[in-house]
Amino acid sequence: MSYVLAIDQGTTSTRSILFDGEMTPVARAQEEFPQHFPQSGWVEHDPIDLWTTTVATCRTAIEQAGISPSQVAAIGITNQRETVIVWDRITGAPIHNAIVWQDRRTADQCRALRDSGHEQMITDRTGLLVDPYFSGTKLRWILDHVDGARERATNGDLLFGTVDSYLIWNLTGGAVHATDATNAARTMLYDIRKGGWSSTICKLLDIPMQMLPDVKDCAADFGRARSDILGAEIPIFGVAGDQQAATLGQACFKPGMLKSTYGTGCFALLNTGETPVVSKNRLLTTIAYQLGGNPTYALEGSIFVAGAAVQWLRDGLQIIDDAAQTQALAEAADPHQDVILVPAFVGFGAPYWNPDSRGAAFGLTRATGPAEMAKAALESVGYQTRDLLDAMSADWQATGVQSTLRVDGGMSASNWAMQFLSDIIAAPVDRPVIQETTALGVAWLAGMYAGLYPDQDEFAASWVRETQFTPTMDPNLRAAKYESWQKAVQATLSF
Ligand SMILES: Nc1ncnc2c1ncn2[C@@H]1O[C@H](COP(=O)(O)OP(=O)(O)O)[C@@H](O)[C@H]1O
Ligand SMILES: O=P(O)(O)OC[C@H](O)CO
Repeated sequence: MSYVLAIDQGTTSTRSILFDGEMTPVARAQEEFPQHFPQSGWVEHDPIDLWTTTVATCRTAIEQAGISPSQVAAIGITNQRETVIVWDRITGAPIHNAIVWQDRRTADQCRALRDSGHEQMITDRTGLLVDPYFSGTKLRWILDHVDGARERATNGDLLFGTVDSYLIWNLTGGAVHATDATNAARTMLYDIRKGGWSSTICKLLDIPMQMLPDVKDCAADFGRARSDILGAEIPIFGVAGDQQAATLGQACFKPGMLKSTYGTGCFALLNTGETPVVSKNRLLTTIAYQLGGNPTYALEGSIFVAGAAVQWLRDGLQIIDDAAQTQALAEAADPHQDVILVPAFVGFGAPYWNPDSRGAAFGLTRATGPAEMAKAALESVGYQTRDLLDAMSADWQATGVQSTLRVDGGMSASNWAMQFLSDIIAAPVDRPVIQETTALGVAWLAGMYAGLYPDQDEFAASWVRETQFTPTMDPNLRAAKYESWQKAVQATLSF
C-alpha cells in the first residue's frame, strides 16, 4: 500500500498527517511551538522551530502508522502564508526570526507606499491591498534592519521564501529553491495575471530579485526529501498556501463555491474561475490554485483573529483551560447581556484594513463574567464572517455566491460557534467529515501528481458532510444584533 504525507505548517502548530491510498487519514502528529512577541504588534517564529517540528511530526506520523518510509509515495506541503524567512544560501542559517503574517511592524512603510500613490499599481498587479499582512514589506524590513543583508542578497548569498520554500529547501538539502503560485500570490511581489515576479514592485521595495524562489504549479515536482531526513527519498509533489489547500480540500472547484476556515484567523475564499475579479469592497484577489499552468482565481476575505480570540480567553484572561470549554460557557451566558467583543488585537483585516486599531469590548456591566465574554468571543467570529460574505455577495453579483458555506479549521469544532454563524449569515453551514481539510487538500495535490489519487471530479464527489447547521434566529433579532456589531466596529475604528 502507498501513502501520502501531508505537512501542515500552521501559525501555532505543525501537523503531519499520513493518508492511505483511499485518502483516509491513518496517522497524525502535532507539535506546538513558541510564539514570540518582541514588541506590541510584532509576531515572530524561530524558523528552526518550524523545521524541527516538521521533521519530528513527519517521523512520528510514519512511525505511528507502522509503515516503512519507502511506502510514502509523495509529500504535500501546506503552510501559514505570507510569513517571511531569509536564509543563507550556503549554510541554510536564517538571518532573522520569521516575521509572521500577523506582524504589523511595517504599517508605516505601507502608509508611505499609499501616500506616495503606489497602491493602485500594486493592487493591479498583485490583487492585494498595501498592508503589513503581506510578505513584501516584511522582506524589505529584514533587508533594511539586518546588517549587510541587502548587499549579501544582491550578491546572491541570501534566499527569501515563505514557509513552504524554507521547508522545501531544507527537505531537499538545499537542492531546490521553489514555491507555488498560491504562496507567491501572497507576497505582494507577484503579478497574478502575468504569472511572474513583478520587477516593478521589487524595484520599488528595493528587493534583489535573485533571492526569490522559482514559482511552480501546486501539483508539480518540488524535488526529493533526502533519505537521511525521513528514512527514504520521498518526492515533494504538492504545495499550496493553507487557505488555498483548504479550498481544494473542501472541493470548491466550481465558480461560486466558497469555504471559510477557522484557525488562528478566519479566511473565506470564493472560487471565481479563470478570470481574476477586482473587488469593489476591499477583498483580495488571489490565486485559489494553479494546475497545468492555469490559475483559478478567488476572492478572499482575511480576518486576523478568530480562534485567536478563544486563545486569548485561555492565555490572556485565563478564564478557560481548554478551547472546548467555550461551548458550555456560551450556553450558560446571560441572554439579556449584549456584550460585543471586537477582537482587533492586531488591527482589522478585510474589509476594514486598519493596522493601527486595537480590540474593544462594548456593553460590559457588573454582571459580565467569563460566560458572557466567551459568548462574545464566539459571536465575534460569526459577525466578522458576515462582513466578508456581504462584501463577497456585492462583488460577485453576476454569477452569485453559493448559499451554503463549507467550514473547517480547529474552531469549526465548536457547535455553538457554527450555529451562531449560520444564524447571523442566514445561510446553511456545512462541516465535512474530514475536518483536516487543509491537509487533505495538499495530500490530494501530491497524490494526484503521483498517480495515486483520482482527478478533480472524482475527488469532489468524495466530499462528505458531517453536520449541517441551519439558521433558526428570528430575522429581527439577527438584524438588531448585526447592527450593534457594525456600530461597535465603527466605534473601534474611530477610537
Ligand atoms: N472546540 C473549540 N471551540 C472554539 N475554538 C476552538 C475549539 N477547538 C479549537 N479552537 C480554536 O481553533 C484554533 C486552532 O485551530 P487550527 O486550525 O489548529 O489553527 P492554526 O492552523 O491557525 O494553528 C485555536 O485558536 C483554538 O482556540
Ligand atoms: O496558520 P493558519 O491556519 O492560521 O493560517 C494562516 C494564514 O495562512 C495566514 O494568511
